[in-house]
Amino acid sequence: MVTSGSVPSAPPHFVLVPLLAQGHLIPAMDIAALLTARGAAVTLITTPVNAARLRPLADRLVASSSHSGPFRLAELPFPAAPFGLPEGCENLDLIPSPPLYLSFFRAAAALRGPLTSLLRSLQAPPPSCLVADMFSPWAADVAADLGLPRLVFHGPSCLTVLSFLSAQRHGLIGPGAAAAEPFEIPGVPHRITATRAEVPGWFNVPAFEELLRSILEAEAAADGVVLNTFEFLEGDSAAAYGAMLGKPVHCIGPLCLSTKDSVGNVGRGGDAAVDTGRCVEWLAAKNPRSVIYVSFGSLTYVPPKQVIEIGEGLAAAGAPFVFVIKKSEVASPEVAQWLSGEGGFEDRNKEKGMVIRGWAPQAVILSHPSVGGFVTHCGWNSVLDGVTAGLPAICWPHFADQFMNKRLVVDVLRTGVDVGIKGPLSYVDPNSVQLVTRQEVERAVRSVMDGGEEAEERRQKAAKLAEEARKAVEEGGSSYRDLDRLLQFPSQKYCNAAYCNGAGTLLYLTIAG
Ligand SMILES: O=c1ccn([C@@H]2O[C@H](COP(=O)(O)OP(=O)(O)O[C@H]3O[C@H](CO)[C@@H](O)[C@H](O)[C@H]3O)[C@@H](O)[C@H]2O)c(=O)[nH]1
Repeated sequence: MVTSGSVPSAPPHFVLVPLLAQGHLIPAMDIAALLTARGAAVTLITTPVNAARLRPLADRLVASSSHSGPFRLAELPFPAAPFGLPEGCENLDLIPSPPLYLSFFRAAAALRGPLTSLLRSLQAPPPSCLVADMFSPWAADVAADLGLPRLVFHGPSCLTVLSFLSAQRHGLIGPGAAAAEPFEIPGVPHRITATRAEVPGWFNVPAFEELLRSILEAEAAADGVVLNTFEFLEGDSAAAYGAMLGKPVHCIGPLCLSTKDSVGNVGRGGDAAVDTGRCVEWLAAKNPRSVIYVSFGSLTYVPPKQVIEIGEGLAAAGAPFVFVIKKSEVASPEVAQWLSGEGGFEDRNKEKGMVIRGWAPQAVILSHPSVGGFVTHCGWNSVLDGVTAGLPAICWPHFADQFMNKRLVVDVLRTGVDVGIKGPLSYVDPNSVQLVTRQEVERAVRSVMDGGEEAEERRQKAAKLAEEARKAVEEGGSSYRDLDRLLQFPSQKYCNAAYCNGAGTLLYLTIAG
């Protein structure tokens, strides 16, 4: 049948399918904020436990602007029990033991049917584009079933996903590749030598090979890619990546700038362990750029001995500090005893140290003018939190993409120092991790926080990056323009699938059957 008409002029409706993990849900909320602020409709797919965490951010987003497009959190029940997961285990940070990671991904993939039904029922407006996390490759089938265009969202840096793709295509990673031999990564715009595990071999265990294969297949079949980065930071990698993939790449970051100003006391999707106002008050009493902030994201586990070495190293370095220790880490009797009571770590450092047990208002702390450095695990969102705050970093990668991110920060951007972790730390046996001594921690903190030519150079470079990050998201900036392209993507895809006069008017649309 042949018919004619105009390309639908209604604003596009994006459906976001994030991986159920803080490092992916938070940027998905940021994408939602950006798209709705520009008039698009957004549905973010999540589950009850995650929806409860995101609700304050979602409420604020809905309330934020009268001219914004409609937003909603859609909750699908998460099938934890059928996959051997404890009830309520709906986020990667709730997984009680490493062998259950694979079960978690399988349970998430079982959302395919319910998501397809949900999307079929969504009207006014109906979905026009799926943006599915790289770790939700099962969503490719949903888009195919419904005939929707699909973009892949990558949580990590562009350098990471480019390196992974290139190394994989050259047979340097994957089954049969030498595990420990370092090699130069072909096809990346920087000379980077890495081991297979650092490239990264995401979960680094054979059981995940199937998942990694489906991630690559879903990427190969996608209509394009969305990245949380910006041209000044990674334009060279993004160009190489787009060319290698042969698909449009949209660099719309840093996403954390989309909501930073509005989060205030709401925080960014965690169960806040501390009052943001109290943090800000504490920071305000410190000198400009004097405080070092230490946090390792949402998924790392730092063993008790290492927590203690970090704390004592910070105390010895002399700078005021904010040290975030996860609830699971504080649960260790060794850590609890060292921290608390008369003569305990907190008591000894009550003037110059703040310990946060649990989820911190990280974006608010890092952007405070009293903060001058960031000890980070190099999770990509944390790297960008640091970049947008103009902070030099002490890089302490643990696993996954964090080693490539460290290379970007230390070797390419030159805004950070390397604490010296030799290779990915094991998921399976966290106690086998390489211990960094208190003296090494102290040296690293002093090298970033104390004066000196190199420290000053790093600070200046970091300040320049922050300025460029701001410019990228302002009207006319590179990320703003890429967001424009993203907003037009569903209708252009629609045009490309038919005969179009190039001015947005659809001349003929052939409908099968
Ligand atoms: O107390 C905290 C801890 C974290 N955050 C926020 O939580 C996010 C954490 O994300 P990220 O820094 O990327 O770390 P992970 O949670 O470890 O993220 C996972 O996902 C990232 C994106 O794919 C990867 O880069 C990481 O390696 C992977 O561990 C950031 O937005 C932080 O601002 C807080 O607000 N408060």
